[in-house]
Amino acid sequence: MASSKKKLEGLVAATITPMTENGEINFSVIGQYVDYLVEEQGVKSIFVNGTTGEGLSLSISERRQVAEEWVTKGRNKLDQVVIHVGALSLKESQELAKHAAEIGADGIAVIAPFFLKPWNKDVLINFLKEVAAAAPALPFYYYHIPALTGIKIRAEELLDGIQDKIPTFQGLKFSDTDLLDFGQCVDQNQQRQFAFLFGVDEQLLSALVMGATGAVGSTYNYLGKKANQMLEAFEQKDFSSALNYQFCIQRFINFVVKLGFGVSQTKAIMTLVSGIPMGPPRLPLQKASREFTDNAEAKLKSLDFLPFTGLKDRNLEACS
Ligand SMILES: CC(=O)N[C@@H]([C@@H](O)[C@H](O)[C@H](O)CO)[C@@H](O)CC(=O)C(=O)O
Repeated sequence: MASSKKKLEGLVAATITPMTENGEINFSVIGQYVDYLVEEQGVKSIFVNGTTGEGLSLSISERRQVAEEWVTKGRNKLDQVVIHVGALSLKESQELAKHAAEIGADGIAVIAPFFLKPWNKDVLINFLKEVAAAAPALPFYYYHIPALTGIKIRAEELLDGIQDKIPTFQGLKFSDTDLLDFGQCVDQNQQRQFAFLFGVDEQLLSALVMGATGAVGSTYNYLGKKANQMLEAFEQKDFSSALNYQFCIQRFINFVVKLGFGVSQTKAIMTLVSGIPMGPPRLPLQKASREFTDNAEAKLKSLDFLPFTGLKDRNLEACS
């Protein structure tokens, strides 16, 4: 069985993998990055080597080193470190799962293999089960991200009876906009034992209403503070303030989505907001353009999302 650790909840930052201008991993800033998340954004759990972390663009050896660095630097500072160990090769996935357990991670997550694909729920579960078995003491999360994997098996179907097959199953990271599917996952979990982590940051409030227990996302790296205010307002049943915060976050995300937004742009924004150099992404991704960064900076300032901009009084867009 999975360890009886505290349930994963609240905001979880999908970490960026910092890189040097030469495309090597820049391990030297990870300690600073942990402190930034905790102290400046109030985010105390992380999801490593996922989409934002370019996990599938790293070698297995790099993934192991990155995981190790986050666990080491996060010790006594972070609540939970979940490592994404999904891979196209079952063997590689198992190796990474075993490694995550050895280094003392708090959980593992796996996406569906997306080149030679599982064609139905049972096959997908068999794959996940084999990975989970390589780390029998670690909570296991399924990472549902159909737009990127192309695996359209509904999460609610997958969850039906999953703990009989995967005893360490602890929850779902749901990166999709299908709130019917998400709601039905929560609805069938009557005992409330699983974590339901929503992964579409611009829609988090709707998912909270539907029963999300937390959220994993890229924007919590630099908008964690604002998202935490939304969670707090929701918790206090102050729905009008919660909506105000969600709209505010949406204004920024909507703006960057229209410019073209993905992992490369996340790296550029995080560099700008935190001052920690995230570096360029790895091919096939392309570095965000100067124009994108300038526009994003102006928007962040107008929303008062950049510290010490002093625009609060002048700007109508800024959220309280
Ligand atoms: C497709 C994608 O990258 N989605 C992001 C979101 O946080 C996304 O960036 C955000 O909602 C803005 O659209 C996360 O779900 C990804 C994530 O958690 C991860 O990096 O593993």
